[in-house]
Amino acid sequence: MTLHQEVASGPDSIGATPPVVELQSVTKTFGTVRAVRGVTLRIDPGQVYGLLGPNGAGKTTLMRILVGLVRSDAGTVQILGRPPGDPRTLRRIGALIESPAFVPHLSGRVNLQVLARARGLPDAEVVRVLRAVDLDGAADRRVTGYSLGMRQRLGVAGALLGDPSLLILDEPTNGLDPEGTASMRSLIRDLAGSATVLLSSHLLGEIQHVCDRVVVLDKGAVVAEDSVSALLSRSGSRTVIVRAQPMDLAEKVLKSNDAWSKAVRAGDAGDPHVRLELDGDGVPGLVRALVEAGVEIHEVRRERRSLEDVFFALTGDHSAGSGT
Ligand SMILES: Nc1ncnc2c1ncn2[C@@H]1O[C@H](COP(=O)(O)OP(=O)(O)OP(=O)(O)O)[C@@H](O)[C@H]1O
Repeated sequence: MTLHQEVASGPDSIGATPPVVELQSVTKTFGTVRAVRGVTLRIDPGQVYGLLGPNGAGKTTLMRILVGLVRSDAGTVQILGRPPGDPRTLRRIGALIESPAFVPHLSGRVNLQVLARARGLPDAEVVRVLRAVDLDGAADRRVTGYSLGMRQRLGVAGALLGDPSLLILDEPTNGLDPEGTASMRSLIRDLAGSATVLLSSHLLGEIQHVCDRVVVLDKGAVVAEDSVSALLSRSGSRTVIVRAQPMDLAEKVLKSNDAWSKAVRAGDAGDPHVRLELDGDGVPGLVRALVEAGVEIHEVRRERRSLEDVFFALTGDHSAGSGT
């Protein structure tokens, strides 16, 4: 049975594929701290969905709500068509929330066997998940000798036991070196073929490279929810870069029109170009004027903003850019 079929045969199936996760106006307060404020989002089958936000944004709390570890105060939560904590759905969710806990003097294999047997799963399932995270070669070494990256992979292996339909990974690359981060990224993309993945991170590069869709949280509230590509283009820069010959003539044409007079020469002798601020519908007029003046255009392109720029603009947070 495929993931789509499995989800579609759930209790709420009315034809269209139901979401794997659906939150409506979910709120959670701890004492005086409003950790989650009216969050509404939907995750469809097969998506790699990112929860992005600075420290304290409410990412872990949302994940804990989804697996039934924390109860929301208000709003509705449906996960695989049922309320969180339902034993029938818990079996179909693999979660790695905060650091994975393993018995350090036991091997990776034995640690996983303990988890598997507690759930009535055969040892063959342990072999499968060790292979999936590429730890089969180190499976019989004690966990105490594992690198942080290997421990994280073992944590993902634990979450994969039982072949879950939904995988929830809280900051899976936290603390990993660039090599560990790259291998975790490619592991997540591989897993995406067989499960829906919900991934949290405060690292923008993580989300940009791994996720299809993202919700940006700040102080518990949703500040943006979109596909990664739409989020990048929606927040596209106004800066346009023009490469043309002869450069002096191009500059003269631009300076002659008030709308373009703030154009500035940039780059070095090997790559001279002009930068100017321009709204989307201004590009054809600019190109026409340059061509009519006899300028040969080599390139006109809008400068791409990274998700990092978008994130800063949305949250005003300037502490979350490292590790991209
Ligand atoms: N059990 C709890 N008791 C009291 N406050 C809590 C509890 N859990 C979370 N909080 C508070 O709720 C807010 C959101 O925390 P949460 O851990 O969900 O954020 P986060 O986005 O996962 O942050 P980080 O990236 O630092 O892990 C924070 O202010 C946190 O201190």
